[in-house]
Amino acid sequence: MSERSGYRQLQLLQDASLWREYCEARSDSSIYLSNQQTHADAVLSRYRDYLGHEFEQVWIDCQDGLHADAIAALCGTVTTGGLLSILLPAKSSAMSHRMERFAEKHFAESNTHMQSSVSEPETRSANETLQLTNEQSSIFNALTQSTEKPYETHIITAERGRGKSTLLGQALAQAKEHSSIIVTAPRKANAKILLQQAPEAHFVAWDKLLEQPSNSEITLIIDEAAGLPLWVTEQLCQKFNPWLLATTVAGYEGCGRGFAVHFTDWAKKTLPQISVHQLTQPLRWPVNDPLEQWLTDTFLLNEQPVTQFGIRESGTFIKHASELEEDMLQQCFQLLLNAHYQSSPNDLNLLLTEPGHRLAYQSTNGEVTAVAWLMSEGPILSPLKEEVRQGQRRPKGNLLPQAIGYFLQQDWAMDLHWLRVARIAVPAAKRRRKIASELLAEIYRWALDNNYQMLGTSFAWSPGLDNFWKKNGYALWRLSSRIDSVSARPAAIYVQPLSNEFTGLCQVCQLLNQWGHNQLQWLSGGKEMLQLTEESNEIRTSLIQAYRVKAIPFDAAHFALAQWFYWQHNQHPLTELLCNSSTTLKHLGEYWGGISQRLANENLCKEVLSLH
Ligand SMILES: CC(=O)SCCNC(=O)CCNC(=O)[C@H](O)C(C)(C)COP(=O)(O)OP(=O)(O)OC[C@H]1O[C@@H](n2cnc3c(N)ncnc32)[C@H](O)[C@@H]1OP(=O)(O)O
Ligand SMILES: Nc1ncnc2c1ncn2[C@@H]1O[C@H](COP(=O)(O)OP(=O)(O)OP(=O)(O)O)[C@@H](O)[C@H]1O
Repeated sequence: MSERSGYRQLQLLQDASLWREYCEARSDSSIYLSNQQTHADAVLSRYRDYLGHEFEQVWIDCQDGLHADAIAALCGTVTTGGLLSILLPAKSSAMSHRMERFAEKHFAESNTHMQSSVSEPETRSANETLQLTNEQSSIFNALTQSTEKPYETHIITAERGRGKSTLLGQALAQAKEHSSIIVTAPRKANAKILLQQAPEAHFVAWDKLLEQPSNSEITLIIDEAAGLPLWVTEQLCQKFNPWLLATTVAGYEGCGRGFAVHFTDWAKKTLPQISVHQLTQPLRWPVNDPLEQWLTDTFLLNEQPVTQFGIRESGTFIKHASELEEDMLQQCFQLLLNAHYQSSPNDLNLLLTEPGHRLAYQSTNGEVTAVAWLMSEGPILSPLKEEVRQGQRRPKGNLLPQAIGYFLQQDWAMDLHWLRVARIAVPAAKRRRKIASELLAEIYRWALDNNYQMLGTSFAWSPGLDNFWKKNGYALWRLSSRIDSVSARPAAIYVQPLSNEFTGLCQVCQLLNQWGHNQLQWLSGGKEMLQLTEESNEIRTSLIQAYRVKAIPFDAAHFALAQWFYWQHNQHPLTELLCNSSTTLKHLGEYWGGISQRLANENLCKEVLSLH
C-alpha cells in the first residue's frame, strides 16, 4: 500500500482475497467498482457516473474481465498522492501483461522521485475561487476579450486534469450576461467543477437543449464535448451561439482526440470565428506523474508522433495485435483512434486478447500508411442458428452472419466463415492515393488463403464511403432505417463473396446485391423508385413471412412491405403510406387514429396476414 506523496500510485493485484482485504481498509474519499461484490459503490459499467468527481483512491475489481474504458476514465479522477488499485483477472492475458510491464517501467523509475516527494495536496472548499495558472490566465484573457455578441467560439483541448473546467467556470463567472448563458455537458456531473467556479450558472441537459427552438441570443458553453455524439455538438452549435467548448484529448469516452479533430475541422468550415487553445500543465496531479505515464503507455493514448525504434519494415502485414512491435502497434492504434472517433481503450483490449481479431497494415519504412481491424465471424451452428433467425438470440462477435441471417432472413449466411473489416483508416494526408484499396486487395487474398468464404463490413453509411466500398468490389446488402445515435447515419452492411464454388450462393448474392441497390434508390429517390424493383422476389417473400409471424420488426420489413404493397396491393389504403420510406410506426399509429406504436404494428401484421 502506498504512502501519500505527490505522485499517484498504482496497485495491480491478481490475488482476490488480498486485494479485497486492502480494499476493506480503503480511504473515505474513494470509489469501489465491482460487478461481483454487492457492497461495492457501483458496477463497472456505471463508471461514467463518477466523471467530474475526484477521489483519493479508486478501486476497480476486474476479476471477471478487464474494463479498459473504466480504468482510463477513473484514473483521471485520482488526485495528487492518491491510489488506483486494480484487481486483475485470475487468468493473465496480453493486456494484463501489458499493464504489469508498464507498471514496472514507470513505477521503478518514479521510486527515486517519490523519496523527494512533491508537496501534499491542498484542501480547498468546494466553491473557492482558484488563482489561475499563467497558462490558464492567458487563455482566460482571450476568452473574455470578445464581449460583443456574437462571441468568437473558443475550443479548449487538453488531456485529463489540466484545469479546463475551472477555466470555463471562471470565464463564465465574470461574463456580463450571465442569464443568457447556458452550460451543458454529457452529464451534469461532468460540469461539477465548472459549476463550482460559477455557482449561478444555468445548466441544461443537452437532450433538452436539442428540443428547444434555435435561438442565437442564447450563448452556449459545452464542457466535455467529446462525451456527446458529434452531431449533437454540431447541432447545438448551430442552434445557439457557441462561446466555449472544452474537451479532453485523452480518449476515455467517445474518443476525445478523434472528436477534437473532427469537430475542429467542422467548426473551421461552419462557424464564423473560432480559435483553438491548449492546456498542457497537469493540475490534478504533479508533472511527470507515473500513473498518468502508465495510463498513456498502457492504453496507447499518446498523441505525440511515434518514435520509430523497431525494424523499419515496408510492405503489407496481417498479424494478431499481440505479435506487433510496440511502435507498430502504437501507430496502428493511433490511426484507428484518430480516424474513428468512437474508438476507445477497450478496443485495444479486444485487439490484444480476442484470438479471432487481426490488424492488417501497410507500412513504408516503418511508417504505417493504412490500417484495418479484421474480425473472424461465424459459422453459427444449430440450434443457435434457428434462434438467431427468429430474433431470439444475438451471439456476440458475429455481427455479419447474425445480421444477414436475421434482418435478411438468409439462413445459409450463418453456415459460413466470414471476415469482417470492422474498421479501416488511412492518415488524412495520404488519402485518395489508393492506399486503402491496396490494403483491401491484400485482405482479400489473405482471406482466400485462410479459407474464409465471405468478406464484409458494417459502418455508418455516407455517400463517400458507399463509393469507396463499391469501388473495392463490395455491394450494399442492408441499410438500416434506424439512425445510429452517435453518427446520426444509418448502419450499412456491405459484402463481397470470396468463393464462386457454389453457383446457388452466387445467385443469392446477386439477388442481395440488387436488393441493397434497390433499397438505397428507394431511400434516396422515394416511391417512384419502387417501379424499378421486380414484381416478385424471394427475399421480399421471406421478409414478409418473418414479419407476419413477428420474427422481425417493422423497420426490418419496411422495404419488403413497400414493394409488396406497390406491386400487389396498389389500391390498398395503406399503400401510399407504406411506400414512403420515412413512414414509421408512429405515423401508422396516427393513421389509425392515434393508437400506440405497438398497436399499430399489431394492426399492420393483421392486415398483412389477411392479404396473404
Ligand atoms: C468499416 C469502416 O471503417 S468504414 C469507415 C472508413 N474509414 C473512415 O471513414 C476513416 C477516415 N477515412 C479514411 O481513412 C479514408 O478516407 C478511407 C479509408 C475511407 C479511404 O482511404 P483511401 O486510401 O483514401 O482510399 P482509396 O484511395 O483507396 O480510394 C479508392 C476509391 O474509393 C473512392 N473514395 C475513397 N474515398 C472517398 C471519399 N471520401 N468520397 C468519395 N469516394 C471516395 C474513390 O473512388 C477512390 O478512387 P479515386 O480517388 O480515384 O476517385
Ligand atoms: N489554477 C489552479 N490552481 C490550483 N488548482 C487548480 C487550478 N485549476 C484547476 N485546479 C484543480 O485541478 C483539478 C482539475 O481541474 P479541472 O477539473 O478544471 O480540469 P479538467 O481539465 O476539466 O479535468 P477533466 O479532464 O477531469 O475534466 C481540480 O481539482 C481543480 O480544482
